[in-house]
Amino acid sequence: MLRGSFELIGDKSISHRAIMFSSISKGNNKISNFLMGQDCLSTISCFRKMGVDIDIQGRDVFVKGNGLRNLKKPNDILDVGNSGTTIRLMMGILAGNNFESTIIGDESIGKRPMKRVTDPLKSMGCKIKGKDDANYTPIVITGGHLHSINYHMPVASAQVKSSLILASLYADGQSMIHEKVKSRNHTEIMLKSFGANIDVDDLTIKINPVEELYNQDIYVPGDISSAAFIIVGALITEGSEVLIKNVGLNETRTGILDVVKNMNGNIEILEKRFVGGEIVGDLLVKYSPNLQGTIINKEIIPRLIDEIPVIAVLATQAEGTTIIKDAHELKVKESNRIKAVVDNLKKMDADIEELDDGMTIKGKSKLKGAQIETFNDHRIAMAFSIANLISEGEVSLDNKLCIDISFPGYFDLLKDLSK
Ligand SMILES: O=C(O)C1=C[C@@H](OP(=O)(O)O)[C@@H](O)[C@H](O)C1
Ligand SMILES: C=C(OP(=O)(O)O)C(=O)O
Repeated sequence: MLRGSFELIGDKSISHRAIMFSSISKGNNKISNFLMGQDCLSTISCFRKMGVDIDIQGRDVFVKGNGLRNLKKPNDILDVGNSGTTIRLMMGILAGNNFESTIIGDESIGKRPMKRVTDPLKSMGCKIKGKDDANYTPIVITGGHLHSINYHMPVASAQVKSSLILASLYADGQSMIHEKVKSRNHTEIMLKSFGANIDVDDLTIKINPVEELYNQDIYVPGDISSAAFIIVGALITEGSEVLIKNVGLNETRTGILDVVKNMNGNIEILEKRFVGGEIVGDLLVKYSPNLQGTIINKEIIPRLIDEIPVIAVLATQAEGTTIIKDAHELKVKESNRIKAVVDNLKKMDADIEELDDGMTIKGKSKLKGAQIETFNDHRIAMAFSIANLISEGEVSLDNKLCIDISFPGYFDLLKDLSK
């Protein structure tokens, strides 16, 4: 069982954005509760290579911004490691800065589609070259004068949206970006606090170019996507009661809370408050013996996309059928997360079937131990470490280190909470 309380580590999406927007602001910025995960450290390394002075002190980061148009041409390749957020958002900024740079990443990044960003950036006037018509790394990008864009997004993706919002800061007129389904809106919230001219009307975002962004102090709330593993662990293990403090509760991220409620899970939000434009609260989660299956599809998908692997583990412990649909995007994350979840849960004797855009899971199942192939994907590794809490026999992971991508200290925390 899991028992106790803890202060949640900083949000990955917000930490990336804090480094990037501070780097292109004018003046001194302080970022508190920054996530020292490998992905966010990749963002720091890329912006340092572009001449930004970034100083890490404990969990705080001090960034001396270069100004919007004053990043330096890097004298080395920009390596984003495993981070999709870094490469896609950074391309939006590079599109507006007048130099050529080359971007690479690890093996997983090399398989993830970039055309969703490079095509619209090219249409704004940015020069981009790369494998398969700039769909894959390595990518060579030359920024400069950009035209405004009026863009209807074909995929629900905060990374695409954010990249285009960033490029629009440099454009020669007002840009409009239209989403089909609302995705996480940290870019809109944070850029406004940096003084950007952004107007959001439901699914349409209007951006006017600016001369400069102001410097800021940013507090990074806790990452609900990381909390998800502990939430599920507490819901499915008898006797659990965990208080997770300082959880970011931005509505574009809280799909998992809606799902847990629909499944009859025992979770309560305490002490809701606003911090720097983002909603934060504490979550009290208790063992829930009467979980029920549910349907997860359509608009809720972007609000819980990264939580689906661990939600699948939760669904094995619920009575009845859980259907997850409209989640094609899972196939182009760090691994094909539909296949990774289904194949590994099958090995554990779960009753689960793969769909083209998701999966169906019938519960309640007794899970047995198995050798898990993580595909070096942090979310898969953590999801199956939670399955291990209830399995008969040991779950062994072929890679635990990948968890440092988003959740440094994960196993220490799990050990502290395990009673
Ligand atoms: O904007 C972001 O910070 C993120 C957006 C999502 O990706 P997509 O935009 O590809 O859906 C999410 O999966 C990723 O972990 C972080
Ligand atoms: C998909 C993820 O991140 P990214 O796209 O930044 O690699 C994730 O953290 O689950």
